[in-house]
Amino acid sequence: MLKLLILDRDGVINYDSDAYIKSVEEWVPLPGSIEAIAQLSKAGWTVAIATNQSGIARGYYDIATLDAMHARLRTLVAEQGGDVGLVVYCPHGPDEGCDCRKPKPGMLKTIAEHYKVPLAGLWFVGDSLGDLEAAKAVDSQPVLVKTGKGEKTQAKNLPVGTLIFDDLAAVAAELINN
Ligand SMILES: O=P(O)(O)OC[C@@H](O)[C@H]1O[C@@H](OP(=O)(O)O)[C@@H](O)[C@@H](O)[C@@H]1O
Ligand SMILES: [Mg+2]
Ligand SMILES: [Zn+2]
Repeated sequence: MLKLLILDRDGVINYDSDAYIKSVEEWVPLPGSIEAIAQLSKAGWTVAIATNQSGIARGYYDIATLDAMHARLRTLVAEQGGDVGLVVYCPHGPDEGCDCRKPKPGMLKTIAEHYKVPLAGLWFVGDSLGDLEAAKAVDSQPVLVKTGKGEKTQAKNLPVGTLIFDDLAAVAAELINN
């Protein structure tokens, strides 16, 4: 079966900001994250992304800018010999009642269906409680990293069974070496 890993974006792959990540210039990879994705990819993993992007609904940036951030991500990973799989984002605001905004699991379902991989036990790596709750809602494996909002999230009431790692590089090392 395909080795699929799903990542949250802000706070896991790149630095997050309470002012949102509004431009390619503000989109800065966290130390080791690009290399981690490339190493996973080269080890046979498919790395997909599920990200809330309410900044679109809020008018802070547009789809073209969001696409440019993801093109930058793909370029950086390709330079390390890896590639990035499906990127799914929720452009809606918190009050729109969509099915894709985390903690709803809609984006995880979309990705799992795309790759025809069961959701049960599938690792989803995030820095926010909503990420972990989305995973739990579909019996996937919630994985918390301490980057981004992760240290704050760690102090909250986490879903039972949540795995905790320092950062994405540590998650990659675990998956590649075990
Ligand atoms: O971590 P992912 O899902 O990749 O993206 C999170 C971002 O969409 C933004 O989500 C916002 O939450 P609200 O959408 O305003 O509740 C805030 O937490 C921002 O700091 C953050 O940059
Ligand atoms: Mg995040
Ligand atoms: Zn949505």
